[in-house]
Amino acid sequence: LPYCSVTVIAEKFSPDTTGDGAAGILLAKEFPDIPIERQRRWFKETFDHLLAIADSPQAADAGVYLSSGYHVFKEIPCEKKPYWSDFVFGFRYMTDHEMKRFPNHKFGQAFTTLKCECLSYLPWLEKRFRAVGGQIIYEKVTDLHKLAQNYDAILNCSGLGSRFLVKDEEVYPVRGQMLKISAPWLKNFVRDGDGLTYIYPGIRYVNIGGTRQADDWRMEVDKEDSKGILERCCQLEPSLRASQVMGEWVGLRPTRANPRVEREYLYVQGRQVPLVHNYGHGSCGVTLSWGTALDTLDLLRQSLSEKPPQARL
Ligand SMILES: Cc1cc2nc3c(=O)[nH]c(=O)nc-3n(C[C@H](O)[C@H](O)[C@H](O)COP(=O)(O)OP(=O)(O)OC[C@H]3O[C@@H](n4cnc5c(N)ncnc54)[C@H](O)[C@@H]3O)c2cc1C
Ligand SMILES: O=C([O-])CC(=O)C(=O)O
Repeated sequence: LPYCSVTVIAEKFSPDTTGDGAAGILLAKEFPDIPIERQRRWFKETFDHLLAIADSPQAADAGVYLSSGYHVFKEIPCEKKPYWSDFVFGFRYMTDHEMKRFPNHKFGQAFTTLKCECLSYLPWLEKRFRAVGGQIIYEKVTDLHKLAQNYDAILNCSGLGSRFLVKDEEVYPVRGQMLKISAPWLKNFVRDGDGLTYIYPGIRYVNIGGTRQADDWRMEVDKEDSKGILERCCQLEPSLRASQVMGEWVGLRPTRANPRVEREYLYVQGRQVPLVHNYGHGSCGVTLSWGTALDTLDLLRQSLSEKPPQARL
């Protein structure tokens, strides 16, 4: 959207957002009420966008790179071939020979996807944003109508904050705890299909996890959770027993049955101000980031084209 000035207002920026701790692996779950074609587009657009970065000299600074590994299941899943399998590289079912490494699992998928480490990616994006004149404000927003007095359009990307900011009780936390491990010999990711055990080798350390505790707002590290994570991960990848824990991290996934990517208007002092929502990505916020952002932009364009002339950007 050229010829507009953009201000990002947030209470917290990198390294203090949920994304900063996320593993950043591109791997999606299917949302029940969003047309599958839309979900495919969200995934593909994000994958292609991040792949172009991974293939460029910017890859190291942006923290985006290809990552190969295994997704193993104790029971054969209903969906053996997920919708995103067309977009990652080399998706296939694991062979019996490969499955012998996972004696507690019956089925597996092998593929190469992308990993986008937000601890690098967010500051990289922020630098690019500032370089083209973007404004950054550290502030908690409590009233969108008040905000709308000073802006021509608002994009609401406040994640779990939307529970309070737009009083959306459908968005709730799913607590996730992870450990940062030093195990530089590990190169392939391994994820258990139940989402409670995963090992993601990264640039600085290996992320191992996890927990999925719905409606749990605790941001403190739970030592019992850490113990459980280590035990489960060592079972899946026994070489981890020789590794060292470098850190622990907790994040709250901004979860909703379906992400909210939709538009409405605020009515302020006789003006109709477009408001476009883009939140509630749960455990797929990195995976669907670019695709949902492009949809958000499209929705904003639609609103602007409908708007009365005096309030145009
Ligand atoms: C353990 C764990 C592992 C994960 N791994 C992956 C993964 O491998 N792949 C993947 O795709 N996703 C993963 N995720 C999910 C991912 O982190 C989230 O989906 C993503 O961070 C959501 O991004 P967001 O920008 O919507 O929300 P957030 O990252 O939470 O950012 C919300 C922003 O809004 C601001 N804000 C909120 N309310 C207000 C307000 N009132 N005023 C001003 N600012 C406000 C906050 O300060 C913050 O800057 C993981 C999450 C966890 C917890
Ligand atoms: O589930 C995973 O593999 C990683 C992730 O997205 C999460 O923990 O939210």
